[in-house]
Amino acid sequence: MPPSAATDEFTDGAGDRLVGAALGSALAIETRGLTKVFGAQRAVDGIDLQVPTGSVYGFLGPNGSGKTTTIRMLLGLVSPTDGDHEILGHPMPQELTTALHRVGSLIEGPAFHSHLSGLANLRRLDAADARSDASSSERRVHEALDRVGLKPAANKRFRTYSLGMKQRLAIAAALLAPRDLLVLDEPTNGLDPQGTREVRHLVSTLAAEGITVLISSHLLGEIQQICSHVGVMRAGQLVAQGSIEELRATQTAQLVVHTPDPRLAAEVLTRVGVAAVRYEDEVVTGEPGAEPPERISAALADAGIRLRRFAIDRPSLEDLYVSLTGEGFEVRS
Ligand SMILES: Nc1ncnc2c1ncn2[C@@H]1O[C@H](COP(=O)(O)OP(=O)(O)OP(=O)(O)O)[C@@H](O)[C@H]1O
Repeated sequence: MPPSAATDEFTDGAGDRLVGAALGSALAIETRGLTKVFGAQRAVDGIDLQVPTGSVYGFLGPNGSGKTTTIRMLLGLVSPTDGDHEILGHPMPQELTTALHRVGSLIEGPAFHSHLSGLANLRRLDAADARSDASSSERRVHEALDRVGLKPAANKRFRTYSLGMKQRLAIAAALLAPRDLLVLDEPTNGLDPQGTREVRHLVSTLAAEGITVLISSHLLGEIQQICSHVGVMRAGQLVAQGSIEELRATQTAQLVVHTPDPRLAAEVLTRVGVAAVRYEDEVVTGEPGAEPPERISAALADAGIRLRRFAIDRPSLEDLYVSLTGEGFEVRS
């Protein structure tokens, strides 16, 4: 799907999560032609990112496709070569300080001390924040641990934490101040299935509280079930963007008929309006479009065609991701 088509459809079908948009800008993140060139390489090539307020936006793409560079530009950590963007309605970098005040992020992850407890680590990070009010530090730190489900492990040393717990502590660090937007760069990278589940569950909980989340990954299967929206990067370009439902709807359904009467079946299918009908051996395929399956199957039955299999397959989101990026995917649950 061309990016412009995705953009046109984008706000129409954004779904329930757009409720939060009424509170402010409909887009928590918006970029126009955002570009970063390193030497001769266009690492990010004119992307128009649109992250609706209240969404969980899966920012997908193979390693090296430009996700981290984009995120670094979004957060003002590296200057764009071209283009502009807004975060929470604030133009960047002009209103960087105001915008980032409400943004939590996890890029390289904070440096935790392995011999200190999770609690002690968060206390140190909170104390290092010049904006934080020392008198309410204890409340903030305990609330952050509670939100990520680490209260029971608060006094255990960081080095004894599982991978999932370590990542949840990193997210707790991003939640020491109130946030409207969380930007998480590959938070499930390197995690075992249990850790991945923990992070997914935490992101869902935070989203349910109304925080917009941009979460990047090179594995669709790891984050698909928690995302309301997806943007797909390939070689620096945003090659698809929209709500999960919109992207699914772009997938063409395929009719597959197994029959010992393929030639006749192909004729009947063409007659009832199935497009792109082909047959090989005993398998006939075509695009049913809006034709109801019951009408197609009735026409085949009326013509006396013997059916071994009749199915309408809709390619999955994984199929779309693979076709857009050429990437395989791993499903972890
Ligand atoms: N500071 C830099 N100098 C030169 N090239 C860079 C720099 N940072 C990134 N790149 C290049 O830009 C491209 C995009 O990298 P980026 O890290 O944004 O991709 P990514 O999608 O986040 O992948 P990964 O998940 O592997 O980090 C890569 O080819 C990378 O080598």
